[in-house]
Amino acid sequence: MQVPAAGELLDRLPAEGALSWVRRGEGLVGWGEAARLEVTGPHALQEAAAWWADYTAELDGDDELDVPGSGPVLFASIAFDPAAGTSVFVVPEVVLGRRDGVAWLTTVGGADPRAVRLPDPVDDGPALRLRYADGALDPATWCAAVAEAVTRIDAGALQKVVLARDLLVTADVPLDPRRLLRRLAARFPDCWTFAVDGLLGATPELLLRRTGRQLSARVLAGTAPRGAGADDDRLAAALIGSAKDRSEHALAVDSLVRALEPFCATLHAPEEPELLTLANVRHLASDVTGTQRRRGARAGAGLLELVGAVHPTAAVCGTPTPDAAAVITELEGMDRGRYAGPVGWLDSRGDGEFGLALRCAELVGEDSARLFAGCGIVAGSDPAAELAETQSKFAAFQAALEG
Ligand SMILES: C=C(O[C@H]1C=CC=C(C(=O)O)[C@@H]1O)C(=O)O
Repeated sequence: MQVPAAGELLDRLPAEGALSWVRRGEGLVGWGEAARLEVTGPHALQEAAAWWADYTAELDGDDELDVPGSGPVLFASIAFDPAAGTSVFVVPEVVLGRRDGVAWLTTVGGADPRAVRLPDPVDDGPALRLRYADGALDPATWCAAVAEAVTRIDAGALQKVVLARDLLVTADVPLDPRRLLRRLAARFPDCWTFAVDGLLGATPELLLRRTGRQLSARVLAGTAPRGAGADDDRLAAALIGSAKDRSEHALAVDSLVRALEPFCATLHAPEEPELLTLANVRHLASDVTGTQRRRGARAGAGLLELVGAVHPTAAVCGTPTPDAAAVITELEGMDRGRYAGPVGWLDSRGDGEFGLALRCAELVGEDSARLFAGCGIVAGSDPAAELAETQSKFAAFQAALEG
């Protein structure tokens, strides 16, 4: 049902069960649970796709707008390793969406959309008192793991591996996801502000969008810190000119392109990356576009199958993928859970968007969270510089906590 403007989507979320995928004020927010699937195992994504197809086949109701995201929607947060970790899929009872300035409301499970009362915006709340603690590895041990990865890369065992670390934070009062999401969206308008089952963040990386047969992705890899004044320009020029960052980036683009090619009639990746400038860091970025095949064995692939085929790219795992995955398990010393996994939404037409769950935190209990940040390690990576990069990346969520 089309609705009047409805204000900022993120202002309309209730305190409990917030679901979100919002960029520049457009996208989807949802709440309530009409259905939920948690799934683990080598066929997790196929199971989820079959479950969603069965679920939507049983639904009736009209979708007068018929645009991507209107009608019933499935929010998803997939484990970094779906074979071992738990992926979560939620069908909200209420979805509020906006696209090209048009807002709509969808209900699933029988509620009359005209009877839905949108929650009022929450205030900014008090400044939090925060206590931080090391996650799985303290900084020195993590730097030693990076040095070990560089040694293995130099020895030719692999070309690239993404190593991450976690940081634990506890606040003096319960954390309110609505305040965190609103601050993330305000500071990172170019990112997708997401929330699914307590995993919250603002990701700059779009793993895959499907609209009809059109596919698109924004691949990121290669990062520099921001500086002040002329220093910032110097850091930007150094990033775009850095052979190390360009090769780290090229591996990430290549991994996506290779995985998508069998599904595509056309596929285009730019020859040169661009700079993506965020409040805390700058990235090398490539926007990849393609068209899904109409004929042949893979022509019928749905978005979850495509996501399963491309994940994990070398933006979050490495090259070659199996070797990098083994090094991550051995050296990182932590369970990534849903960090660095695909996160996003899917509708009943098969349209949807999945980002990578980066610059995020998992809420733990009422007042704590586990923050994540990782870096691509290639030949020539310096452990101290990589540690500083994780600190710049943690700063995205820390700024939301600190208000
Ligand atoms: C793994 C992360 O970032 C990836 C995405 C962009 C740039 C990256 C890099 O330059 O290392 C990483 O590949 C993270 O933010 O936790």
